[in-house]
Amino acid sequence: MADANKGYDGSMPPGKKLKIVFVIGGPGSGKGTQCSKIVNQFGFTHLSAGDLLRQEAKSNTEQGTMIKNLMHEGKLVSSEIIVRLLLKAILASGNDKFLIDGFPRHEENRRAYEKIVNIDPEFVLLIDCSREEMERRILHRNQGRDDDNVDTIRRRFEVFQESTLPVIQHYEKMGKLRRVDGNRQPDMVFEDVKAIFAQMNTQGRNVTIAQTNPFKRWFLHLCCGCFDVQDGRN
Ligand SMILES: Nc1ncnc2c1ncn2[C@@H]1O[C@H](COP(=O)(O)OP(=O)(O)OP(=O)(O)O)[C@@H](O)[C@H]1O
Ligand SMILES: Nc1ccn([C@@H]2O[C@H](COP(=O)(O)O)[C@@H](O)[C@H]2O)c(=O)n1
Ligand SMILES: [Mg+2]
Repeated sequence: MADANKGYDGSMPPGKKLKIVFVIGGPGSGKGTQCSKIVNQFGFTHLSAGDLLRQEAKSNTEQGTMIKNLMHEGKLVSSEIIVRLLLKAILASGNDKFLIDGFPRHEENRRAYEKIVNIDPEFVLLIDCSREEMERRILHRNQGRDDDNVDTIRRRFEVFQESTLPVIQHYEKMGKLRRVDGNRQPDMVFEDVKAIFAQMNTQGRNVTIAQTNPFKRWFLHLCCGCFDVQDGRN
């Protein structure tokens, strides 16, 4: 963990306000596709939990191998690992608005995020899509993903049904869920997504990393090496 904060270049100014939007949906629902469009139009940084894990899985370490095996089976990786990777990427980016794609996947992810990062998402974008359509898309994706095979896809669908549904219900109760119909063509889906982002209230719910309490700052310090979250410097 010594180099966990290696990428951070010190460019995040002190007290910078951060905006977080979670993007969730079943496997192949079009999260990555819509995130690219949101990045182009609204200047967010796209952090895909799956991509961060795929990157980590390439490392020739015990943890890398463990992640690779879990992903191959369509199972979920420990929340602590994924939250730490997300936090590292947030701190390294220098941007102040983030799309976190494929997270939270289950209640444990959500609780770990709340404990460690504790920046309320502005809202949670849910891309709704039928299972048949998602399966068709994944089997035609051709990106060489180790988990895009019939057996793993089945397991990923099960995990989505069993584990992600409670997270969706949680945010729905909080009035934070924004649902779009993802069964249509990408540009049509984006029309609805665009309207949601255009409406985003820029006031109010943002917090700064420096505003997190001392215990959380200490935890962030442990997670991210020598980063001082109080003044935003190494
Ligand atoms: N609205 C759409 N209509 C048809 N094809 C789409 C649509 N959105 C995305 N696709 C295609 O479907 C495939 C899956 O899309 P994408 O990678 O964006 O999904 P995802 O939700 O990020 O999937 P995963 O959870 O597996 O990462 C890609 O090949 C993409 O080009
Ligand atoms: N919060 C998460 C997100 C992803 N995973 C693992 O990565 C796989 C691929 O995720 P995509 O979002 O790129 O489809 C997923 O099947 C999990 O194995 C995770 O554990 N936790
Ligand atoms: Mg994706």
